[in-house]
Amino acid sequence: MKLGTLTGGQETATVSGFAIDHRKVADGCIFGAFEGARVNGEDYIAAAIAAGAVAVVARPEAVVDGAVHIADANPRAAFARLAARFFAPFPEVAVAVTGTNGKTSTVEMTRQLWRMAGHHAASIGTLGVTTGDDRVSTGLTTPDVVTFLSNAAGLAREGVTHLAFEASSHGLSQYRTEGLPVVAAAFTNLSRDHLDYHGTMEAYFDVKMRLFSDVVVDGGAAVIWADDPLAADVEGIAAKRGLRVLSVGTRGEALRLVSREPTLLGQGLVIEAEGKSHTVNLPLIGAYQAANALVSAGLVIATGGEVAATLAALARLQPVRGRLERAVICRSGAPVYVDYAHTPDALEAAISALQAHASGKLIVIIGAGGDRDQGKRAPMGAIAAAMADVVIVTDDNPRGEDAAAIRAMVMEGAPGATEIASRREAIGAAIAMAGPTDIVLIAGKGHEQGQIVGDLVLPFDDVSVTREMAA
Ligand SMILES: CC(=O)N[C@H]1[C@@H](OP(=O)(O)OP(=O)(O)OC[C@H]2O[C@@H](n3ccc(=O)[nH]c3=O)[C@H](O)[C@@H]2O)O[C@H](CO)[C@@H](O)[C@@H]1O[C@H](C)C(=O)N[C@@H](C)C(=O)N[C@H](CCC(=O)O)C(=O)O
Ligand SMILES: Nc1ncnc2c1ncn2[C@@H]1O[C@H](COP(=O)(O)OP(=O)(O)OP(=O)(O)O)[C@@H](O)[C@H]1O
Ligand SMILES: N[C@H](CCC[C@H](N)C(=O)O)C(=O)O
Ligand SMILES: [Mg+2]
Repeated sequence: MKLGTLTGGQETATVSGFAIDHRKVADGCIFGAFEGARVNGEDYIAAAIAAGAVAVVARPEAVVDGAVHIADANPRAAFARLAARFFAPFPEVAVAVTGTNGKTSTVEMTRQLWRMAGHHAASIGTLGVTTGDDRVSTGLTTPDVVTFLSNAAGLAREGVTHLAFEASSHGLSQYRTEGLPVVAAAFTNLSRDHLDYHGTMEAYFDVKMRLFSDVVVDGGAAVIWADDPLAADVEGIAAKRGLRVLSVGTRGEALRLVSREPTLLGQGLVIEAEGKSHTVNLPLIGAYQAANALVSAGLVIATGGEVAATLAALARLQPVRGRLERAVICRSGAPVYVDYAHTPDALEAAISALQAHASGKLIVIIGAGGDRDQGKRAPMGAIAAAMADVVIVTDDNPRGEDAAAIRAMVMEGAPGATEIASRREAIGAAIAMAGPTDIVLIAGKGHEQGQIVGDLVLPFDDVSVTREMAA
């Protein structure tokens, strides 16, 4: 593709690709130079040009010698829009989910519902790029803009027509998905996370709202979890854009959750839609999965799904990896669940889900990630201490922080907890103490296949380790 075609100018250079890291620039690339959290990408412009960049998207004040300077005050957004023109076409039905918790569960459920309706569907998020028969990790929930757009275009070339992706707050603030037309967006909830990056809850919320104020196409739809305290604010932002609003939840208008009854391996839901009552046996436990299922159904209906068929399909949803995944039943008879809860609100949701099924003790293993929001650690300890009978504090992903210091911050909220540094030993101890009427919850890492210690990613999968320790 000629550079002029992309910029609307006369440049005749041929564009071969896009890169935002100078070490990935090849001949004919367009380089995006962004000021980042660690370094300033503008410091690598000369190196990128030496590596063959034909144009550089950068702030007007950046120095660009020897390549076309595509100047823009918001280089990340400008770069994304250019890259989108280069990589297009994309799956014609793309939806995005944002919220502190529930994004992965919701995009996976949406993908499954679309597949059950006969569509060739995929998802991009924490679990990676997922199609009906394949899953490739990208390392992030919302991958960098080049990875995201090139993967979305690759899916379209494979015949994928329906794509559901997670719009993380980092992803939205860094314009990682800009340029890909989004026909519907969903809001699950907002609670404390990532304040190390956004600073305040207001800033965190405002970044997420960009999905509704900027990203969704005109005439698009907004699916809103009506039971979140901020639902009305989200609805106001969507309505200002003239988006079709589908609110779901006990206070939802499009899908009203009338009742929810836990059953042995899931829950019975009564949902009112278009004046009719629908009974659904959801094969997943926990109020939070009922919430995500309704948001997913809302997205499928917002993009053309028939109401009754979509709600009926909820009964055939498969569990989402690492979200209240039952890893094993111990010899004593105690089930062990693995969950991804790593924020106070998530932990409360996961423990509440299991409390309904525990007649004996609830034994909970928690930890907290390093190089992440420190302010959520003590509250997580406090929630576990208040809601569980036994709390074991262990390592999650310490990353660049001192693991003992992270555990101490969690212990501040749960003074009576037991501290076991080794995650493997902590899982072994929980299994050893669990009796026939008890339940064990291992929270924080879910599907993750590694434990990040410093720059190392040590192989570690909660489910596999649990099965080893229970054998
Ligand atoms: C804090 C954060 O989000 N950082 C992400 C961000 O980095 P950045 O823009 O701050 O970049 P930087 O490292 O300061 O470098 C600045 C620029 O110089 C470039 N560079 C840098 C070095 C060099 O030698 N040459 C070069 O060109 C970089 O490519 C970059 O464009 O952009 C990078 C490229 O997209 C991401 O890899 C990186 O994710 C880091 C690794 C990360 O850990 N992110 C986590 C926090 C994250 O994004 N999590 C969210 C949230 C998940 C959830 O919802 O809970 C996610 O979506 O996964
Ligand atoms: N709707 C919800 N309300 C409250 N908690 C939830 C909800 N959905 C999921 N959770 C909790 O949050 C955890 C993470 O769920 P999920 O992976 O779907 O969220 P996410 O938004 O993708 O998270 P991340 O931002 O880390 O990618 C779950 O394991 C559960 O404990
Ligand atoms: N077990 C992980 C969960 C969060 C990972 C992801 N949501 C992010 O913040 O990058 C941790 O806390 O280290
Ligand atoms: Mg996720």
